[in-house]
Amino acid sequence: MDILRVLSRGIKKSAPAAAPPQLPSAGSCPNPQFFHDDVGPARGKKRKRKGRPQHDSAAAAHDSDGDGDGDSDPALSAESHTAAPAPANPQPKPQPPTPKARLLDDDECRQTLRSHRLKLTVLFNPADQPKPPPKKAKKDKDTTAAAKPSPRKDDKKQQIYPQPLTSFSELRHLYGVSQQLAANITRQGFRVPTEVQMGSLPLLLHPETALERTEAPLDVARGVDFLAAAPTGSGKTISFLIPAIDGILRRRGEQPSDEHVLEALIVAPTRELASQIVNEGRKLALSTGVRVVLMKKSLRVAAEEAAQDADADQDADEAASDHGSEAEAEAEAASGESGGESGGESDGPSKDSPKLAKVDILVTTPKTLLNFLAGKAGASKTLPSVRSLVLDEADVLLDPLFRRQTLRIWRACTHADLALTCWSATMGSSIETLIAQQLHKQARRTDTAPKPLVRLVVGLKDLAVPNITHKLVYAASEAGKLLALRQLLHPVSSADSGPALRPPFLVFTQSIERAQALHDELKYDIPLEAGGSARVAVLHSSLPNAARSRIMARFRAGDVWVLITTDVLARGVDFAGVNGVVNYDVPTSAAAYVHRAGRTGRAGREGGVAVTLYTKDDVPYVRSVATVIAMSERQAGKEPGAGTVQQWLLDALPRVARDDKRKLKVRGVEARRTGGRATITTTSAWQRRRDNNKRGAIEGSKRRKKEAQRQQRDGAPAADVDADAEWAGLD
Ligand SMILES: Nc1ncnc2c1ncn2[C@@H]1O[C@H](COP(=O)(O)OP(=O)(O)OP(=O)(O)O)[C@@H](O)[C@H]1O
Repeated sequence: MDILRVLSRGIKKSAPAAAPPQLPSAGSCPNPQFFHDDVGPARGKKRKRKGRPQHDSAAAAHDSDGDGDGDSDPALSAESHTAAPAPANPQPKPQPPTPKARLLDDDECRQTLRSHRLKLTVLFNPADQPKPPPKKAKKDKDTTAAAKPSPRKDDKKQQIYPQPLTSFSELRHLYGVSQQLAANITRQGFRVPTEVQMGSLPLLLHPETALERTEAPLDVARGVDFLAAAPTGSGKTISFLIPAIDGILRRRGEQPSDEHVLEALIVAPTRELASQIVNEGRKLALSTGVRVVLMKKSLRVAAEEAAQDADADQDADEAASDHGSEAEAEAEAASGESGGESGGESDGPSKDSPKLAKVDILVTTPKTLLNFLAGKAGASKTLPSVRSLVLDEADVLLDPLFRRQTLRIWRACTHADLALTCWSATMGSSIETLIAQQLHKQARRTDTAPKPLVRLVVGLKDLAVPNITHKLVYAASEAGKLLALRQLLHPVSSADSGPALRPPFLVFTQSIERAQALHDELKYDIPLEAGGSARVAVLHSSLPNAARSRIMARFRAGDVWVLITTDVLARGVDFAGVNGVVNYDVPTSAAAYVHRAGRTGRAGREGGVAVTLYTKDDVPYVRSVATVIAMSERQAGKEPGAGTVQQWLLDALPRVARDDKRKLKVRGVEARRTGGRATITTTSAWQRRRDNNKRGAIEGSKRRKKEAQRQQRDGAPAADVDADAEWAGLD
């Protein structure tokens, strides 16, 4: 069987544009939750955790009235959390009528949170801070130091047990979310809240209710600042969109007005992710009157002119030097993808559109908004009406790559009650410290007391993607890698080289050049009968924005089966039906691996595969990938030794020095940056050299002939042609 038959399976000749064949990781998943451990009822005592996240019926049966709206009895839910795991495909049982939602008591909260591996920790509590001495001279450093919130050391951090959201119906009954917003959530088909939604929504919507039954000495009257680290595809987007929409509707309820006021600002690192958030937001805000808008160069939003804060740059620099060494620089830096926004266009503010846009929630990439905020001659604009700032993929936004831009945007939000929420699947402790310090600076700037800072961690803190199959495939050379990629598409040899990949899937490369080169190699691999070269596409940040949007739409629609890309699509982008991810070039950090692999197996869907190809050039860097794979397989309940990564391999792979790791994150694998190995081809280096030499010889011979003819014509003696010169530099 050949690639034609694999890729054209289920495709009629007459209908090349038909959707791809059966997608194991597509479709709806009855339970999007990752974890549902059996925990004992005794307070404070831990039972041994079950390894594998169980998609059991107990959690899925939260929708106990079976009407699809997620209605359930929280008490029943609490019982179900402590029950023994149910069989995989249980028959729906007749349920008693749903009693009114009620708050869980402290023990029930603890059990439910533990059973879903939700850990909420207070990173900073203003109540713990010593009172600052009275203000003296401005430059009195000691005074500042005394008032500085020192994030607690890990061992002293206080854990809290707020109400978990056990069903979406509680949003309305316990947390007062509007009927329309609740209906929009139901319309999206969301039945069971994911872990991150369970842990974050009560605290963000109504912190006082969320903490009513616990002993936490937290003053949440002004809300909380919030960090969440939760697995890829676990539903973080609606976790920040619901509170943003709800906050606006609440204030409108208190002071009825038809005006649109920019109240929430969502920052995402790439254009694709920002557009996706806008789409999600619009679905949730349908018929509520809340407008969710994507920032564009022509857009003007309500802003105030402000003089440049002289300390601003210094602050950013300080922050960078404090944390730059530790922060996780993503592979975007390496691939020159930092301009998720750099899509070829200049995004400067347009002067021809004086009208302010009607916006309640603005979604933006850092650069586009900064272009709008940047004023003339050192002045800059502020956004005083923004009360909620959301940093999606916060670790990369606060990474040295984007840090200065992100901090400038943060400083432009001058509302005294600004609430910050930060979201990612990978949040290092250095980022947490940076956020805590910046919150303190912000409080000083706006002359307000800082709010409590709460962190939610879903699952173990180790980096992992537990619900997919991981494969590491060694290839002897670049040409071998290309062969291996083709073999992955070929079911006959799949037994040797890993699982067969079914389209659609994503192929990640290190750089724009390599993505382009791989596309050139693969684009004719799909026969005409199956759709031909239109089935293979490439997307990177050098393409114009319109082309990027078109390719995204075609991939989502299933028209493109193989999408070759760079790390510009590694974060946040949600393609529900993606069956696989191929790391054609090794990701440059463990976090980068998590984000790339997390493009498949979204919202609890099973059947996703992540294959990482590596050659001897990559061996020094494979350890971090292998460690994530081992951790994922452990979390998925695989016996030691039964997974992809054997202990001997982990022991054998070399550890990478800290400096080399940093270099790799910034530059990628050096061997692929320049020279012959930067290109992707099936021709061996020896063959390429021979071809080049041959070509050089032919060209040299032609040149000599011409020279001889010229000499004959002019009557001058022929020049002594250095044969070697023709050979130089061609390879
Ligand atoms: N409660 C839910 N039930 C079912 N599906 C859900 C639920 N919440 C979100 N989803 C779906 O899960 C998918 C992944 O969600 P989302 O993109 O928010 O994940 P994420 O946590 O932000 O991932 P990443 O870390 O990769 O950015 C989306 O298709 C979303 O519609």
